[in-house]
Formats: sequence, C-alpha cells, structure tokens
Amino acid sequence: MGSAIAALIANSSCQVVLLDIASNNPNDRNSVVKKAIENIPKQRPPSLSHPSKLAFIKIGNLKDDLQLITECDLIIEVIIEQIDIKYKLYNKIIPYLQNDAILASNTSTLPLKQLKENIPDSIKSRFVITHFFNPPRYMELLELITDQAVVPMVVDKITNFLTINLGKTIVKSNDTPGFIANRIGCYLLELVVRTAIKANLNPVIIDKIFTDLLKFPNTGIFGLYDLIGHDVMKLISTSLVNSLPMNDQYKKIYILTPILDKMIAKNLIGRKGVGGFYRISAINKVKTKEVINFQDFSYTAIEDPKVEYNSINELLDSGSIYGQFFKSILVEFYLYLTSLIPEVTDNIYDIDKAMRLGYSWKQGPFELLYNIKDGFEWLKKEATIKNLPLPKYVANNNYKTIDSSKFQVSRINLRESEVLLKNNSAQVLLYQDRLVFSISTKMNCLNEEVFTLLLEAVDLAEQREQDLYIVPLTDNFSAGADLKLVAHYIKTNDFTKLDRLLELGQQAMMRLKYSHINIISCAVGFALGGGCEILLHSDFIVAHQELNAGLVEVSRGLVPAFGGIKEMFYRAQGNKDRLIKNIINILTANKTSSADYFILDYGISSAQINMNKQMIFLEASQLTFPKKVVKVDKKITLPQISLSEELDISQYNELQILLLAQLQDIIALQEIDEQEILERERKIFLELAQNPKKDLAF
Ligand SMILES: CCCCCCC[C@H](O)CC(=O)SCCNC(=O)CCNC(=O)[C@H](O)C(C)(C)COP(=O)([O-])OP(=O)([O-])OC[C@H]1O[C@@H](n2cnc3c(N)ncnc32)[C@H](O)[C@@H]1OP(=O)([O-])[O-]
Ligand SMILES: NC(=O)c1ccc[n+]([C@@H]2O[C@H](COP(=O)([O-])OP(=O)(O)OC[C@H]3O[C@@H](n4cnc5c(N)ncnc54)[C@H](O)[C@@H]3O)[C@@H](O)[C@H]2O)c1
Repeated sequence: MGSAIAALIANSSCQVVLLDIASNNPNDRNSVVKKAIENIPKQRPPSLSHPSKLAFIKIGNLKDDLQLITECDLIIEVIIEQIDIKYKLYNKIIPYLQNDAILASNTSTLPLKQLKENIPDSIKSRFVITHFFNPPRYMELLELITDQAVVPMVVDKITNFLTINLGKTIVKSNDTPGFIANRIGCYLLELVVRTAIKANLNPVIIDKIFTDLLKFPNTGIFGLYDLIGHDVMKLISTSLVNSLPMNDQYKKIYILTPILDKMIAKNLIGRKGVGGFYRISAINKVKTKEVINFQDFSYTAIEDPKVEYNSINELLDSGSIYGQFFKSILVEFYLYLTSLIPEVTDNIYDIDKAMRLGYSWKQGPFELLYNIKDGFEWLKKEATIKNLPLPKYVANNNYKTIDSSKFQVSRINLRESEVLLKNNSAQVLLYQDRLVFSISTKMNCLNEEVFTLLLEAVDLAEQREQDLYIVPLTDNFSAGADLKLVAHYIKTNDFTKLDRLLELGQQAMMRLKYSHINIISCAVGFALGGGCEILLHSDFIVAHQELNAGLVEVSRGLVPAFGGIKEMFYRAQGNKDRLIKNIINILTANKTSSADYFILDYGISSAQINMNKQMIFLEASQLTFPKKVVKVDKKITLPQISLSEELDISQYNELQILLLAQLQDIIALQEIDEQEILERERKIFLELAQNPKKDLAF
C-alpha cells in the first residue's frame, strides 16, 4: 500500500520519498525498498500513470536515510497495523520533521486518539489520519480524521493537497474504529457471509441478487470477500471487534463460523489463495468460474443463475427463502447503520458518498433505502414485528429531513445554470457566465441531435464572442458514435442515413476546429472513438489523469470517420516517425489508460492534466486563453513510406491489413488537404459498413 501511495503522488508530478526498513544485507541496506520499487510497475491494476513517473520517487531506508524526511512537507506512515510498531516508528522520525510538516497515518482501524498517546504536543497539532482505499490510484475516497488538537491551517493544507494534487474526494469521519466505510462495509460483508453460511444458502444466488436488484458491483458480497482476502477480513474484523464497545452489534453478528476458519486453514482465502468462495479454473482449456461446496470444499462450475424477481420489493414480498434472508439482513444492516449516527458522522450524505466511492456502489445505503419499498417506514414496521429496538435516528423520525436531491451531486449543478439551447440528446448551458455544451445520451454517445446542437452551440458562442466548454455532467466524456444506431443503419441497409450522420459529424468536428472562439474540452472517464475525435478537434483539453481515450474503432470492426484518420495524418505534419506512430494508433485501436499516455501517444500539445475529476470544470474555467488564431486548412506533404515495411504486420487481422492498404493509398497522394482526407475516411467507413469484416454485435 505504501509504494502504491508513493506512485499516486508521483503521478501528480510531486516529488516523493519512499522509506522502508533497512535490510540485514550489509551490501545493500535498501534492498527492501528497492524490491518495493521494482514491484510498482508490476502492480495490477497499474499504479503508475506512465513509467516516466517513477523518476519522481526517491528511495531510502529507515536507518541511514532519515535525513530525507527533513525535505518533506507531509509524511504518511503506511506500515504494519500494530500500534507498538507504529509508536516506535513515530519516535524515530519525529526528530526529523520540519516545524510545519504534517504527519499522517494510513491506518484502517486504529483511532487517532490511540495513535497520539505517546506523541509530543507540538506534533499532535499536525497529526491526522489519511485513510486511503486500495488501490489508491483508482479509489476516489479518502477518509480524513482529525481532532480538536489539529489546527485548522493543517486541515486546510492537507485537504488542499489530497483534493487538488491527489484528486481524492474527502469524507471527514469522527475518530471511531473503522471510521465510516470499513465499519459499515465490513459489517455488511460479515453479516451476509456468516448468516448465509449458517443458513446453508447459495453465494451465487445471493451475489446475483445484490448485483441485479440492489445494483452492487459485479463482485457482489462473496466475490468482494474473496477480493479483499479472507485473511485480511479476519484482521480487520478482529481489530474492530477488539476496539468497539461491548454492546456494539458488530460483535453480535460476527458469529463463529467454522467453515470460514477451515477455509483459511486450507489457504482458500480468495483471489490470492488457491480459491475462495469462487475460483476460476481452466476446464477443457475454457476459463470457468466455480463456486465452493461448503460440505467438502470442492468446487462446481456456475451456471448463470436466474433471479425470478424484477425488483428488490418483489423479492422482499415473495416470502421465499431468499426473500426472507434479504429482509432479515437488510433490517439488521439498516438498524446498525442508523445506530451509527451521529457517532461516526452526523452527515448521512457523507455516509452515502463514502460507500459509493469506497465500495463502488451505484447508490449509497440511504439512497438505496429511499428506493426500497416505503423506505424508513418499512424498516420501522419490520423492526417492530421482530421486536428490535429502533435507533434514535429512526425513532425520532430524523430521516424525514433527508433531501433526496443531495444524494448524487453532479459536477455542474443544473439548477444554478440557465439552459440556453436543448434537445433530447444535449444542451447548452450558461453556467457562471461560461458557455457549456453537455451531452445527455447514455454514455454521452454521439448521434445526429448531438452534432446538430453542437453546431448551434458554436454559432451561439461566436455570436456572444465567448469560448465554449464541452463538459460531461456524468463520469464519461463520450463513448463515441452511438453504435446501436450504426448497427441499425447497417442492418437495415440504410447507408444514406449513415452517410448523412458521418457528414454531420465531420462538419461538427471541423466547425470546432475552425471556429474563431476557443473550444475547451473537459475530458474524464472514457473518450473513445468519436469522443476522442472531439478532443482532437478542440483547442485545449483539461484531461483527468485517469482518462481512457483513443481511436478504438478498429476493435469494433470500424474505422475512425469523424476526422480521426484525418487528424492522425494532419498532426504528423509531414514527420515520418510521428505519422507512423499515429497510424499505429488507428490500426491497433490504441485506447490509452491515462492522460499521460494520451498526450504522448496522440501528440497532444495543448492540454493540462487534472487529478480531481470533480474539479475539472473549475480548473478549466480558471484558465485564461489567448484569442484564437484560426488556422488555415493548407495542404500537407506526406512522407513517402511503405507501411508494410515500416510496421510488423504479422499480427494484423483482415481488417487491419485492408485498412493499411487504404492508408497507404492516402500516403501515395503525396500532398493532401483536410477535406480530401475526410472524404477518404467516409468512403472507407461506408465500404466497410457495406462489407463488414466483423460483427458489430452491439
Ligand atoms: C451512425 C454513423 C456514425 C458512425 C461513425 C463512426 C465514426 C467514429 O469515428 C467512430 C466511433 O465513435 S465508433 C464508437 C467507438 N466507441 C466504442 O467502441 C465504445 C463502446 N463501448 C465500450 O467499449 C464500453 O461500453 C465502455 C468501455 C465505454 C464502458 O464500459 P462499461 O463501463 O462496462 O459499460 P457498458 O455496460 O459497456 O455500457 C453502459 C451502457 O452504455 C451503452 N454504450 C456504451 N457505449 C456505447 C456506444 N458507443 N453506443 C451505444 N451505446 C453504448 C452500453 O450498450 C450500455 O447500455 P445498456 O443499455 O445499459 O446495455
Ligand atoms: N492493504 C490495504 O488494502 C490497506 C488499505 C487501507 C489502509 N491500509 C493500512 O496501511 C498500513 C499498511 O498496510 P499494508 O497492507 O501496506 O501492509 P503491508 O504488510 O503490505 O506493508 C507493511 C509495510 O510496513 C513495513 N514494516 C514492517 N515492519 C516495520 C517496522 N518495524 N518499521 C517500519 N516499517 C515496517 C514493511 O516493510 C512494509 O513495507 C496499515 O496501517 C493498513 O491498515 C491498508
């Protein structure tokens, strides 16, 4: 976890020092930390946004290199979860802390009060807990725990660093064991797993209900337990059970479950063991997901289970075994959850945020209950039937003050903006004096209506002499052309409509490029195919570091045809190496995994990387842009290269070889302007649509 946090800091281009224990090897005291550094590029999912970021990490050991701490503004302790060992480390490093340096612990369970017991007062005022989630590059949540002793300036400083530099969304938690996300999340995991094993229920069906009806991530509950590791779950729960008050419900649901202990003894601890509740086996060379039989710990292949209920309400009303099970665990879970208010926090929206961001739930638990049956009224009724005491929050009807509009807050609050133009697929907003174009289709896919409104938006921006910001209101910039529409046109042989859409898309892209106002794109999430083409035609990109962008069309059996091929030729500006690199982007459908990669692979010159996707529009609107100098579409000279000689085409498929020949034909023209390449692009696309090399299958 320590090296992954160092990698995250390096991704933000901040200098970071990684210290680990000094090794016993007299010839190389840094061998422990060197091993950690060597492992960083191997971590999956990748911890580094680009291999070059490794250069931001300096290494050392905790005996010879403590002096390096004097260079640091923030020191995060990420060592083994044992209080006495943590104390020893603090004593060792405190003499080297700068006067205003902040000390933080990444503990997952130990309270700040306990960590501070043996710390001098001068350090207590700048000692906090920063609880990162694993993997730290990808998990947006960070729980920040402070106390009365910590001075506000320290809280502001660390909040700014974690939010702006590292891109985290901070949820403040009171100083209670497990804070918010682990206290609630681990409670639910233990409750479901232990109760279900005792009742001899099937993990596959339970997980299916969690994912299908409660919209949990695909892992469900048993799958998540495997992912975290049964050994780690045991450590967390033991630590929680030891530090929670005697009457805490966690202790009651943490029932003795010999099957779980036997699984640990057999190294059936989940994905990092030889199996868990599930395992993946190669049966007849086919990857097969299997589930454990609790009687003899053998595994059986899973057949896709059918859940016969359309909603959680139907299931709860059914009276079936699983209906009763879910009723019972949901009631227990919600009574526990509401009993934690205000102990862990008095802000229920923070609880929802923590569970969404820490566990990738679509909805937080309060929002979920809001949508189950009659919500809290149902909970009250069921608790009364079972004779269970109601927590104060429920008994006092505090839930009646919940404002459901606060559950999911988008980056731009539409209520604060004036809608200037709108159709069914997009809108133009005036938000704090900025003109914003945003798409509202599923995954922000591109269709005729999007392009039509985009053209109108540019007209409007030019009339008002205002720059235009293209901003997604959800988590993705755009997944490209609406493939369902493309598939429909192809299936119905409606190539006239297909061509019209292509032409409209190209027209919109060229309008972005040649308008006399600046087009600024705020790129987050996926910017694929046509989404990437919008970026390539923008004047400036503010790109979230975790952007996934690229001309992925070839992987779908298509080719870029909204100006993607044109841009790849044009941007090379006659440079042979760049042209080859750009053509490889098209042929290999290069989907980059970070903004760093996108900028380098696609030759983007006007971009700024942003670490916090929630702040991307704010950052973009704080930038000032010079008046745009509109380029002139002049002919470019293409280097005369043979693609089949320059590229290793042995791995290419039929479509790639065919496309390679067509790109070679463009090169053969020697001199070409943008319009000519656009026409070629469309022709290639249409020929392919009429004679597909791959089933679109969308
Ligand atoms: C018409 C003539 C114009 C054509 C011109 C083309 C020219 C241009 O150069 C080519 C393109 O842009 S080519 C395009 C290049 N783009 C691509 O090849 C990207 C294709 N998409 C993907 O690879 C994955 O969806 C993502 C990786 C984006 C997200 O993965 P994830 O997070 O696991 O999410 P998920 O579960 O997968 O999707 C969620 C929902 O969104 C839906 N939807 C998504 N994309 C769609 C699309 N383009 N379309 C329609 N729908 C699309 C998806 O069906 C699902 O809906 P459901 O009703 O709930 O089932
Ligand atoms: N792993 C996670 O998913 C996760 C998530 C959130 C928080 N945390 C917290 O992060 C901390 C570290 O957890 P981890 O999973 O990275 O553990 P780990 O066992 O993978 O790593 C522990 C690190 O501590 C070092 N270490 C061991 N003994 C030491 C000593 N005496 N002095 C100094 N360093 C020593 C080890 O060399 C190693 O680098 C814990 O407090 C844990 O609760 C972990």
